[in-house]
Amino acid sequence: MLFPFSPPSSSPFSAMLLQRLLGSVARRQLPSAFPLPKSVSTVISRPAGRSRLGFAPSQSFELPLMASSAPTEDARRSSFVPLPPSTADKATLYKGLEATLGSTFSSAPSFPPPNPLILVVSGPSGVGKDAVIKRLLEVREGIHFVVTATSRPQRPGEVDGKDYLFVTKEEFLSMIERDELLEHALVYGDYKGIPKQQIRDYMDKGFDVVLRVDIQGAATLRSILGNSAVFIFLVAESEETLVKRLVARKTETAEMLLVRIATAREEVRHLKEFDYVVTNAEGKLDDTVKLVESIIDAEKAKVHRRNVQI
Ligand SMILES: Nc1ncnc2c1ncn2[C@@H]1O[C@H](COP(=O)(O)OP(=O)(O)OP(=O)(O)O)[C@@H](O)[C@H]1O
Repeated sequence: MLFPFSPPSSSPFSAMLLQRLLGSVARRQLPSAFPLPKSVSTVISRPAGRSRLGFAPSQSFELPLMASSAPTEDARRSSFVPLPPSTADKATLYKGLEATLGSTFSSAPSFPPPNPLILVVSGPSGVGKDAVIKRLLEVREGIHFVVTATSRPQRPGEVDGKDYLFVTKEEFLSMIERDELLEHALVYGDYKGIPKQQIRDYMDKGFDVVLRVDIQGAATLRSILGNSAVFIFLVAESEETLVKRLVARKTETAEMLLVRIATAREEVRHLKEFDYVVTNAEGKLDDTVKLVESIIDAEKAKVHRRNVQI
């Protein structure tokens, strides 16, 4: 309820009336979700214990909805504090409002900072997963691309430790044995897997992490991460564009291209298991990345946040 006027501060009776009114409105008419003013704070906390990935639960967060509950000197001295006149200077008016309410205004953040996100980017071979992620990392800070370990040979221009962690088949198998991978799969005859430690390290530092996986990997990650991660499916505007893109890349033989195209036709059926679909249209890489950024921003503004449950 809003009061379009304030009673003249010279009238103790009016000020007292306003005080009473504020108290009774707060107690009787506001829904219980908005307790006032003694209990104007609420505590948001994550469940106790550590997740399977080992993230420490964040500390409880005192969320001030309106004001702190610490009574001011003035309020303690007297139960009745007259409001200063509306013509008073800003500082006096501010202090007067605090005194009348009987509590100081809190400078604590209105809402706790968002949790780091896990972003899973997937889509058919050649759709532009690498290109989109590479550009995203160039334009946005606070994101870490989790470098996938793979036993496939390095392509020209790829950097070990940046694009992929290139390991031998034997090295990859020992990583599986040591339980160092969040998920792994055999893709077109080569192993690919996501190292867990990298995710832990960067999320602990507050980074959002991006995982790049094929559809098979995304399905496995969905079963491991559930709704705690954000799943994005990249598509080209048409099959024709996708094939042209793959052919232009010149990294596959005709047989390999055939397998990738046939697989892409199957993969599109898994679309419904994702949270978002983003079209990476020809020549529109920057638009694609902008949309991905909007998704990240929207996810961070959610009231009901995703918490990593691994
Ligand atoms: N929006 C776009 N417009 C034009 N070309 C693009 C676009 N996005 C990506 N490409 C090009 O398409 C080719 C395939 O992209 P990229 O290698 O990133 O695909 P990918 O999904 O990572 O493939 P794979 O899963 O096989 O590794 C590359 O040559 C890339 O430069």
